[in-house]
Amino acid sequence: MGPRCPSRSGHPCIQVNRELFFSPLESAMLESSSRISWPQVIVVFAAVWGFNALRRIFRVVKVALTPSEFPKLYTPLYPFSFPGGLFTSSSWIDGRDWHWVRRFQTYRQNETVLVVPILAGKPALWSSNMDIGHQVTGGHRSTFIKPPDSSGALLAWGMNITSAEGPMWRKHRRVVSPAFGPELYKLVWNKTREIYRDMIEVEGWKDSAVVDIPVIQKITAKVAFLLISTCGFGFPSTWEDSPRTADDGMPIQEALRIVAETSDLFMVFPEWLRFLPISRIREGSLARDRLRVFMQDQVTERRALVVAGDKRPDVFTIMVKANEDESSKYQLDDSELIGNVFIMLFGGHETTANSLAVTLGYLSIHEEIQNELVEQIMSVIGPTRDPEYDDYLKLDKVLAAFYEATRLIPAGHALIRQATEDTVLTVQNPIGEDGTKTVPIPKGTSVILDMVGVQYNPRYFEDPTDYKPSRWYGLPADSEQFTAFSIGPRACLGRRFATVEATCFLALLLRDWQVLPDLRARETKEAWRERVLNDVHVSITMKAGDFPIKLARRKSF
Ligand code: HEM
Repeated sequence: MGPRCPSRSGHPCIQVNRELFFSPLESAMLESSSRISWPQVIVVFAAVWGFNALRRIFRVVKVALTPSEFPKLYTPLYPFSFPGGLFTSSSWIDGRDWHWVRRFQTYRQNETVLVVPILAGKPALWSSNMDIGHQVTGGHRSTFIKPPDSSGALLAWGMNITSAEGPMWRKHRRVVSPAFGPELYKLVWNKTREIYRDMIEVEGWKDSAVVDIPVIQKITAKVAFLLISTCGFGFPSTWEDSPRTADDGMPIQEALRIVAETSDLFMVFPEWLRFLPISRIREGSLARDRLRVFMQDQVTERRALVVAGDKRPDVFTIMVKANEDESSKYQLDDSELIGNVFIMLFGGHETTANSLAVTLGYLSIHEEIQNELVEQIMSVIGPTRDPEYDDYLKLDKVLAAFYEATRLIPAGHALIRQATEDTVLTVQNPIGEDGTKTVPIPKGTSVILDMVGVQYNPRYFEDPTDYKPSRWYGLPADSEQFTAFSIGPRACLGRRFATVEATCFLALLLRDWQVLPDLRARETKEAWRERVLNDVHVSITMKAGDFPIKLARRKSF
């Protein structure tokens, strides 16, 4: 029991560390006494809670009464913040996947809506219009930035190109972008070919007529991981799992794999989570510690190699070289170099793996499209020749199949931006009407470019729900007409990395195998699509839930 209260109440007292628990306002309310009783604490909390509730009601009413150019959507909690982001959407709440679940309703009236949370979070504009997208992702001349809290979770390994803004972003871009050139893409292509062969061998599919793959995501995640590991980090890796060292130490490839697999966990939850007695978290922490030390040594080692004239084309080595070539004003420090190597793992692994998995999912229920692709594959590389990087641009139908699946389930599902000053947006009139209007946007307003909304917007796509790779046949390489990698100066730096990998892998796989859905008894392909490809989950990326597929060896060419 605590000391007796000096007031006449005689209740036991507690000591309150005001700075720790209370805001300045709450501290002021406690100013008169440093020793208070439980009933007094409850009264103070009730008062503070009541005050905050009133303030929130006032704010919501104010937004409700203020005329807006955009329809207002009221929701209990803001879907992308705490605690709204903990939920998935249901009839009573809009959770973190709300833009997927309500994709056919949200923009019926207008391509942009004002989302107004009632209980927690701030109002924000959500848009499915690419013209607005161009204005908010417009680079250094834009009055919109990525708000720092939207990518804070990516900073665990150091400042990086994805999280940086303004002059800092330009400094990172100067060092990181030289790595993304033809030498890297050739390496990605050749490694994909090697990994495909390795996979067939190690998985024991070489002499199989039919292969059942219980979870296709496990295969595509491994492909994407090995590509980032070898071409991004420059760590030689094979399909065979790395053996543990004699002292049961964690090999570096294994550490990287665990970090990749637990990245979501560590991005969503704070660092103290590592002390929880949960094996996956402990293993993740161990892997992170192992990699931290290793990467620090690696920077020194790569620097020495670069000075000695080493010409390895992996991203890490080229980045270290570009950094050495910079004047000291523009050089990145070691933690920034490491931050940028890791951003490939966080930005490029899950995204590519999931897009590749859903491409196989869509192809499995569209035999006629597979046949079209196989016809192109045969005419470009024939039945036996190894595909070369020079074939990449000729396999446009294969790339189109990947694009179209990435459109329907866009891994990069929401681009979050914030106005840095009072500004305006030029807003197109509704579909079918010419002209635009100018809408004032106050400083601090969040604008979210909803990639699901954009990819299902009938302004841009006829029959937007149909899987139609032919929309993209013959599209010039890296055209911004395909928007799921974003557009403008902050568009995806790894776009060609991902598309080269996907095109090579799909060309090899489709040449050898017919991809089939694992249908339930009496299930139609449409029902399969509804059950499997509609089961979409949102965490950092957007992805389809795990699903099986079958491969049947092609009999004749
Ligand atoms: C299908 C695969 C991928 C998709 C759909 C995708 C999508 C995106 C999107 C939408 C953005 C813009 C994010 C924003 O502005 O908020 C982005 C940025 C970025 N992506 Fe990707 N990405 C993919 C693969 C990759 C790969 C393989 C890498 C690296 C190897 C990569 C590296 C990056 C980087 C570094 C940025 C930040 C660029 C900057 O801010 O200057 N991505 N990606």
